[in-house]
Amino acid sequence: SSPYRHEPVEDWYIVGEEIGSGHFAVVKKVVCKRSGTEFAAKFIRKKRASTSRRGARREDIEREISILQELNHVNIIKLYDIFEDKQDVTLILELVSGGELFDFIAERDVLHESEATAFIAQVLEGLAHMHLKNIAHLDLKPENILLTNRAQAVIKLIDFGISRKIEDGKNEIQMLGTPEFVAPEVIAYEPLGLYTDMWAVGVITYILLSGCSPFLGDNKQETFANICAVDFSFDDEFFGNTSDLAKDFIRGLLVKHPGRRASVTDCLSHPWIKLF
Ligand SMILES: Cc1ccc2c(c1)c1c3c(c(C)cc1n2CCCN)C(=O)NC3=O
Repeated sequence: SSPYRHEPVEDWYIVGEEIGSGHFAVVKKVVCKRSGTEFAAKFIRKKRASTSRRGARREDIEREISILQELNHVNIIKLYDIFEDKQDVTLILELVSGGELFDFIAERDVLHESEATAFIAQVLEGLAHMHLKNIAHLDLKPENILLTNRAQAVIKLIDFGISRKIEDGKNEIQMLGTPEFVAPEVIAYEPLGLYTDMWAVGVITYILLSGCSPFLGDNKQETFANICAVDFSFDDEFFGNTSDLAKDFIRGLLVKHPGRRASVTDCLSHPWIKLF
């Protein structure tokens, strides 16, 4: 039997409202009956028959779990417990109350540069912890960056569903994150790496500062064409008041050749991040 707990989640937690849903998973707020502490429970539907298209494959569930178990950083959501029953594997995760960075931007339209660097610096700290262990997130986007609360806003990276250990040269993964945020190598089916996350940091920073998405087209094909052509610009209408340092930071990330793209270490020592 699997090392996961086979008692019903409901024996230990009061299951509350749904707060999110993904490919094969539903996320609900739960309260621990013993401690009264709130958590997020991610119910991952298991694939029943090997031929079924519904449900997550066992090896994908186990990969997400082993990656979460290897990570231990203030900017990465913590995994506390794992349950399994006939139809789901359920992850008991740290709950943060501030919701998505995405909503935070939506409410504010755009952020002041000092707010943006405070968020991006924390994304970089969490990524540095992952990249040190050769783990790439591969699905970085504002929806997967949560805030602890609106005040001092500590960010937490979530959703390691397509995250991978990068063994050099072996990661020709035919997978796709979200079109708006994927790097050129993903579209070209070339090897993915830690550098794939760095492209996404460039896209996210561009959005934080302008409210616009640099490569978004009217459809997926157009978006992919814009990405492969690295066709973006700093329109004065949105970037008129943006510092040259901020633009330089983004330019260092939206680079087609992965080897020439800024690494997480380069970014953490970039003056735009160190300055604020
Ligand atoms: C306050 C709030 C609101 C929505 C939340 C969460 C928390 C949340 C959380 C998690 C996940 C995987 C998804 C979550 N979602 C779903 C949306 C994430 N893209 C999680 O692991 N901890 C959360 O707090």
